[in-house]
Amino acid sequence: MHSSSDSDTIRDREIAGEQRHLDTVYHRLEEKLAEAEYILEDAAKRVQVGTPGALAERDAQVYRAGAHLHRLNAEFEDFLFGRIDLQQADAPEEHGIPSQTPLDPADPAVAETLHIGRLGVLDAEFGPLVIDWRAPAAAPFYRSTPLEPGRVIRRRVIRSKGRKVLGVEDDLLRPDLTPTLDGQELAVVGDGALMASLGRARSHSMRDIVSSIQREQDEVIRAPAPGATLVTGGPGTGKTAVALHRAAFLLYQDRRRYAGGILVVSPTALLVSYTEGVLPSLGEEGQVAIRAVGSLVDGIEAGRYDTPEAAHVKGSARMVTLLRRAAKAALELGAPTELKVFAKGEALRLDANKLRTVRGNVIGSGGTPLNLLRPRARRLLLDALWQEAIRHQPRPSDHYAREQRQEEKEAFDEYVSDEAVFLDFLDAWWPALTPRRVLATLKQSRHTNRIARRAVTPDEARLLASSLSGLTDRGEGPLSAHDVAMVDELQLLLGEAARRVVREVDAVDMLTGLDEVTTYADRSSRQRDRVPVERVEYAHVIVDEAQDLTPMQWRMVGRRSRMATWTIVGDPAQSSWPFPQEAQAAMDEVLAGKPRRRHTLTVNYRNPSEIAEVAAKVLALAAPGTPSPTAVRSTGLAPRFAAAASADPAVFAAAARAELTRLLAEVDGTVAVVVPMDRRAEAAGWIEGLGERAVALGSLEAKGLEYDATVVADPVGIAGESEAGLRVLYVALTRATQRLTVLSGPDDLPDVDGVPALLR
Ligand SMILES: Nc1ncnc2c1ncn2[C@@H]1O[C@H](COP(=O)(O)OP(=O)(O)OP(=O)(O)O)[C@@H](O)[C@H]1O
Repeated sequence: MHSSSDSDTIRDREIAGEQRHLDTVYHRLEEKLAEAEYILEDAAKRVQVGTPGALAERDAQVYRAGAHLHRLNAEFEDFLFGRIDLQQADAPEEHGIPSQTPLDPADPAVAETLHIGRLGVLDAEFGPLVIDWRAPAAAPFYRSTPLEPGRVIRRRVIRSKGRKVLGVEDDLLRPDLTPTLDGQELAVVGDGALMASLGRARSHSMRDIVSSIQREQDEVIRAPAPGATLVTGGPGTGKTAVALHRAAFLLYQDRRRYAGGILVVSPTALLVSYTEGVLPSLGEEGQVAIRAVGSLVDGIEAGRYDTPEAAHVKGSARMVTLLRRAAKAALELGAPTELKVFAKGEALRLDANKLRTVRGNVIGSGGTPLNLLRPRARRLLLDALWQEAIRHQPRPSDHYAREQRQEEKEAFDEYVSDEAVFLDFLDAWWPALTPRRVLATLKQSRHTNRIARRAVTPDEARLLASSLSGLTDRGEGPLSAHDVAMVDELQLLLGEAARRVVREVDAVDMLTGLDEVTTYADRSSRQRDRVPVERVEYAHVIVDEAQDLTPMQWRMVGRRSRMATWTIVGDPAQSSWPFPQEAQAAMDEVLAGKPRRRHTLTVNYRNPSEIAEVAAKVLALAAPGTPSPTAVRSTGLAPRFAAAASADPAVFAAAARAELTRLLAEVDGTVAVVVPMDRRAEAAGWIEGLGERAVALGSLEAKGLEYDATVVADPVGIAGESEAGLRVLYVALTRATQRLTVLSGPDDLPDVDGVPALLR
């Protein structure tokens, strides 16, 4: 037993030891900096000297030294954060994860010490001073437990700020031993680093968890890349954090493959801005695209929310059929019903019936994008006109007559296709369609209903029309994340619109190999006209909050990921999408037989147990039978139940403001009020003048975010918002890291114990 002053001395001694190590690391980095600067100067002096290989190597060194410095200058609080003391290895390690090795109790000395940090640093002899947290050798820092210690005897978390070590926290993984290091008994010091970090005030940006990743999380982060890694876990279990660290891990493991090729799909722009600082703090600036599902199509940013009813229609896979019909129908809307051209000395005419037949032949049964069919439309129209022109002429009887007829036809085509009447007709009859323009056709409810046959009901057609009523005929106006998925689907159905050119090439002939001999000029103009729709393909796709992706959104993500491997994290109990089977089918289609690896995260690092307990009551109603994740800490502070008994909005506003003010005084960090989506404008008023720490959120906007304290206002309103309302309420109740107030309205007054019916 050590006395408290003994343990202070031990702590100081251990901190001093780590400080020496950190000093050595910085010293080495300064050497590397000097080296890099020298190399740069030298390079500038002797630009042409050296073999190409040596020059490339020198450039790489300069780059690496520059990158180190850039990161160090960014002043990471805990550049060096971990250490493991290992026993002698007597069994081979697999992927750096030691197998449990028997230890000779007679000789329990530490054989090796490894320091772990945000990036790797080698000494002058290429010995590791710090190991990158993603390296296989660092895995035991995260994986070892007293039950499965492997080679690890002691694990240490080091807390530092800039160049100063502030504290250390140890776990002894072999408490059965009295191991030694350099002849002295191995010290064990504890200061509750994990708990301290969990209880720390929150800001509006997420922090990385690199120094305290837990074993079950590490297994996800380092899971093999191929196939699909599927992760479920309740609120606060670190799914988002783990997903982002996995991106950093994949980059470390195979930079060539993944740099610039990882996409993280997030449910909202708010969650994107909350999480986008994590990867830079892990040293991966600009390597990963984090995009909200409403911003996946270049040039469009979803700027509005749908009602739940409209969202359910727009997100459904049934939209694929409807949009296919809408695209075809858009060609016909307002199209001329007669073509009249003067050629071969007479007026040639195609009436509505004939035009309908030509249109049918142009479209055929293939899935060629409609805009790419325009050259074919032109050709089949010319053919139909030619048939009119020769309708009274006998069939050519011999080879010579056939050749002559063919020549006449070519002259005819050339003549007619230069005629303004014909070109204007073509523009009107086969217009270049844009996805937005087609989407806008659906705002006419009669039209939508006409093409809806069995794809959507008349009620749904009406809902769809009214939700798109704000768009202009060209489809301008704010879109929702669900509209964006429809736009993307339409982009595929339409293809890029060709510019008006006199000579166009038939896409179907190209496909069938029937293309006529063309000149070079033809070919290059064809290539210009058929530049494929630009769509980035990713090497790895990470879907966060996957439970909320609609079938249409799965298809949109899938179109960017045909060659990708996947990490998919989510929690069905938090889903705001009411038809899980349909979404599952869409996901299965996208993953198309890829092997799947499943993980479950079980520990809630966000909510104290007092808040988790209240949330668990809603979970039991929202997703009966789903286990609650285990809260890792408690604060001793029960959630507060408050009520505004009057229906007067001013009374409710005053109550909400009072709660917000109280919470802002009680916590150091952020405070959010979460309301039903249709009360967002009201709630924005409640936080006026309360400063930057306070935010107001609609229930769907709260996804994935966290705050020191939250007021969940009008819980019954949130629960009643949609079929998925209880699950959305569960999300709202699980946002707070410290304190929660539930503020009920007159519809759900608390009972004598102060608890509203829903949470009893
Ligand atoms: N190993 C860990 N060490 C420290 N903090 C952690 C750890 N794991 C998770 N956290 C913290 O717990 C909180 C919740 O993490 P995160 O947001 O990733 O959870 P989630 O599972 O995505 O939650 P939700 O489903 O509610 O969106 C964050 O503040 C995160 O930093």
